[in-house]
Amino acid sequence: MEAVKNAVHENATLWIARLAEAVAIPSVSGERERRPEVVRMGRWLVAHMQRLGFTDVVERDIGEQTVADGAAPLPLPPVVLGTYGTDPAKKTVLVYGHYDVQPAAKEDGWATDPFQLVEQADGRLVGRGASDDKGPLMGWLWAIEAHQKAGVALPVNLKCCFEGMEESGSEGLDALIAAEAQAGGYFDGVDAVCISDNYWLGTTKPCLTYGLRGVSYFNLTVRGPARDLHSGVFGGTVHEPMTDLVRLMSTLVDPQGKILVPGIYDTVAPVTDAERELYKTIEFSVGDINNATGSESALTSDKAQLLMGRWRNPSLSLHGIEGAFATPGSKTVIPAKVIGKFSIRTVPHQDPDEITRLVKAHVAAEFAKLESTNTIAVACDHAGKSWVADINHWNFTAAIKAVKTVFGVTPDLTREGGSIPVTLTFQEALNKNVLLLPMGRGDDGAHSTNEKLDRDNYLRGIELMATYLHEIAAASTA
Ligand SMILES: NCC(=O)N[C@@H](Cc1c[nH]cn1)C(=O)O
Ligand SMILES: [Zn+2]
Ligand SMILES: [Zn+2]
Repeated sequence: MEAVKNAVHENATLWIARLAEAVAIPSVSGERERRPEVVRMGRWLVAHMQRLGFTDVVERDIGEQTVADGAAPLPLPPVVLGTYGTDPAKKTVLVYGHYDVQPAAKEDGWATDPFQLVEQADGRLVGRGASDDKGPLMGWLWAIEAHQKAGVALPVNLKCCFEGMEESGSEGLDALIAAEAQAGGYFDGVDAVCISDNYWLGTTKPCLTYGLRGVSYFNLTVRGPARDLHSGVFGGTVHEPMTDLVRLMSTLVDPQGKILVPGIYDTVAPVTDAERELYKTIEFSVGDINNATGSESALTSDKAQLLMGRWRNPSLSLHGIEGAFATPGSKTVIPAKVIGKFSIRTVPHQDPDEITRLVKAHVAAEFAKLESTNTIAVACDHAGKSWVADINHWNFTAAIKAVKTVFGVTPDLTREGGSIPVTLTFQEALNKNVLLLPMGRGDDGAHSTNEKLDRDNYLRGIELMATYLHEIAAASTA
């Protein structure tokens, strides 16, 4: 491993240059006009995988995206699959990552162009996707390349599954996984799965992650007049869609974060004593939240309450209003149609269909109270279930050993408030253990402005991936 480790660190400049190339491709899956860039990013990965000697590299077509409101259907970006090694004497690890990113614009408050990687003097590599998820995804490829440069054989067979729609609901991927998990399929023979698409809890201590919340994303449309209106001419004479929408959205959650949709907490798994004990040992404090958010806006300073709020309780966030007047200036308009966006992070044992039913019933009841002539429609745009893994598995044991080797500490075992619905899909379709191996830190600002990945996390992250694969090869599966 020493030679591989040296190759990782000696080639730091190369890996960072490659990250810069990838960040410069604005592969925003949620923006229609940028879909070709997502496809371009997939091609960039394919070229590197072919150069590294992957076999069976395919850009798998997964059809078209379902689009609301009669817009033309949009081709889904391909899922990139590749195989590195087919030695039957070695274990086979499947790694997943996503090559699409969240939207980003300088006007949102970025200090620099989000699609130009900037290496700061303090080691921050700033750019959209640096941490979520281009840096970690590419880490697997550079771990292989470091083996090649060191003249060391990869100790496992590796299969890759890289998608370009994770930030927009992973449409089409579940069906592909279900098909490829069958005997003779692409994922046949996989022994364990590893995903690097999350972050340390704080900024100093590595962790391994065994749980994720699910997500149900909603659109609430309020329609009224046939066209936008002058508020001086029509204000005071018509039911205004925005007035109804703001009122409805305010009935969803209170300022303390309590969800107000009746029945939503009914199926949430109760807290056990063992779970309460677990929170005591985790290295985390309200300071980590305040540092990561750049504010003092934490709902509580109680560590266990904060961890439960992030990991094991549902939460509801209001994201935005489509069709609202949102640019600078003072336009006196009454928007004719507005769409409120909100999502609920869900936990064991909440069921997405039941969540949708409860939300629809609540919004309908609240709307009836408004006695408005406007019309509403509530739709769940996409939903994914929560996930919890078995940590008593050689996959986790191997990763714990690898963290100890690379960072010299035993990692905390954490859950995560975000969602990667495909995690549960892999676990159920393949019936194999899935591990989340984060590369970045808790203050990376994924989905936010000035997203970054620290140079040290990137390099030691690649080293960790390589070390983990060696520990997997050495692990007893008994
Ligand atoms: N790094 C994982 C991640 O950011 N996942 C997204 C998934 C998602 C769901 N709907 C839109 N994006 C997350 O927000 O948790
Ligand atoms: Zn991600
Ligand atoms: Zn993300």
